[in-house]
Amino acid sequence: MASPVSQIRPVVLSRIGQPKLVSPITDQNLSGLEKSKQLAAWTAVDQHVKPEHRVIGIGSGSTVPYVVERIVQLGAEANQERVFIPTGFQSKELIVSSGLSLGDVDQYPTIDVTLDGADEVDHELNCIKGGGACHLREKVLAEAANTFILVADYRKNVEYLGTNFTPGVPIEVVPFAYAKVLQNLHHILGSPKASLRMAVKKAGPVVSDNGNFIIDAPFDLEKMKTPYTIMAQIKMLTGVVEVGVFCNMAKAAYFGNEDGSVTIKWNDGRVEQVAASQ
Ligand SMILES: O=C(CO)[C@H](O)[C@H](O)COP(=O)(O)O
Repeated sequence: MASPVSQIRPVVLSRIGQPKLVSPITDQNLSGLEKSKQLAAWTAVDQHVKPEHRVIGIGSGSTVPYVVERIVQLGAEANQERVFIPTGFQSKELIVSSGLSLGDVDQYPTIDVTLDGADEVDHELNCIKGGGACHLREKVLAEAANTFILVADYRKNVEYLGTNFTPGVPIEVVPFAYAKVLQNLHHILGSPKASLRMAVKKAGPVVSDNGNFIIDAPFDLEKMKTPYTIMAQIKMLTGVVEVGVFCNMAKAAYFGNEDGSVTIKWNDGRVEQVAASQ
């Protein structure tokens, strides 16, 4: 049976029966911020998607469409032997509507490279993810990848997590346990403002692609200076499925800047500033 996604937007087949690749970005009149996302994404694809790569993880958010845009530009021949693994509904639709081959992590538990966005990245490449409620699948694909690469605009490049991204740490919880997890966050872990994420065009809470609820838990900057500790403490709460703090996972983070350059932070502490990919 066809997947619901392919029913929404069928892949266009060319005359020889091969899927025709379609760029997900149609409007190239990009604002400064969008341009910086595109610069980061294109440079990361150019440096980390190698001709021999066959299994590629595609993250979620507003920067990742530019990753797919650049992959599509590599052409049908470069992509014909490849399979692309999504981190949720959005990236699944992105892959299918671009004419790329879709796979899943249960078929491909080892991924050559995963490229994903971030809500914030610190000086050690720890990051907050889950602004789009996809962090459970994103963490699975980050862990499955031989190389995990972050792509973001300049606003996400910070010394310590929680500097610009203030809603807090996204936490996916099973619905049954949300009130107890909130109580523990308020009274035990020191996040008195932790709250259930509410939907915008639906009454009630945001429900993740996995059928779970999301809690956003802000912590003071001092606590966010030790992200692994706070991540581990939250993960130990019964009912928590996954925490949107990723530690020691990324090999590099690419940040598009307003001046058209890209800052690359590596996991060995190197920081490079390069001209953007054309
Ligand atoms: O973690 C995420 C979704 O859960 C995204 O990767 C993150 O929110 C991406 O941000 P942007 O839209 O700026 O690319």
